[in-house]
Amino acid sequence: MKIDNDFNIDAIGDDHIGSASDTPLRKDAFKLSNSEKIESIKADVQHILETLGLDLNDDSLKGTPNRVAKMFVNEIFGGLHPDKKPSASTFENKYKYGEMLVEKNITVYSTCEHHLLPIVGKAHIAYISNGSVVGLSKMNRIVDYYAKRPQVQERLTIQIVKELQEVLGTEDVACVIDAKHLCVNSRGIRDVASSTVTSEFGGKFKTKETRREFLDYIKLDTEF
Ligand SMILES: Nc1nc2c(ncn2[C@@H]2O[C@H](COP(=O)(O)OP(=O)(O)OP(=O)(O)O)[C@@H](O)[C@H]2O)c(=O)[nH]1
Ligand SMILES: [Zn+2]
Repeated sequence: MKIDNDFNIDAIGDDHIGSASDTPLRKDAFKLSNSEKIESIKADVQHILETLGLDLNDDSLKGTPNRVAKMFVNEIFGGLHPDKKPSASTFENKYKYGEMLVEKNITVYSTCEHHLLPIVGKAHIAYISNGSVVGLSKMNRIVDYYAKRPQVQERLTIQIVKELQEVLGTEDVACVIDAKHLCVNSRGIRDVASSTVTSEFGGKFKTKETRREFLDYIKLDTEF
């Protein structure tokens, strides 16, 4: 199986693979099929619910272990499998468009890897073409793919930029994410007002002027 660069197979430990900006995966991450994973997780969720004292014979609860297992494997953690990586078609920049392109307010639904609670927010992406352009929707798809993993916001931001740099063949890519972490908003410190902003600026976006232009376009006035 082809392992993408975000699933670097340089071992950094005995039982997992990856480098700092990679999602830490075990070496046997792809040993089980999706249906085998669902069966196994279903039993685990059942165990958790029963340990909490819930009666799984109840009509409303009896399907929950299966629902949660399917949701983990196929939906909220569906971006753990490299087969799910969107193919990002690029085109020649025939129009000779030389300015920055900004795709803003991309919806982010991810999951905090510390508490497995939702991260909800917006991503804003910019790039300057080096000869190719990418289909607009592919940027939204790339965000969604990396968001569908247990994440920390810093890693998600870097992974999006690295992927687009590779697709577009240029360093000139930037991403800002502004998101709410339910682990901060709904439990623990329970601060409903706060959100987290992360950014990654590559190539020309490291210069003050270009970075400023991008930040002016997005204005960070996002409502969730
Ligand atoms: N840097 C970073 N931290 C995160 C992210 N998501 C959640 N966290 C933090 O991860 C930390 C985990 O800290 P712990 O002390 O192990 O967990 P905890 O006891 O539940 O902490 P509290 O949330 O403060 O109750 C918390 O401070 C979270 O706010 C993220 O995307 N990036
Ligand atoms: Zn959390």
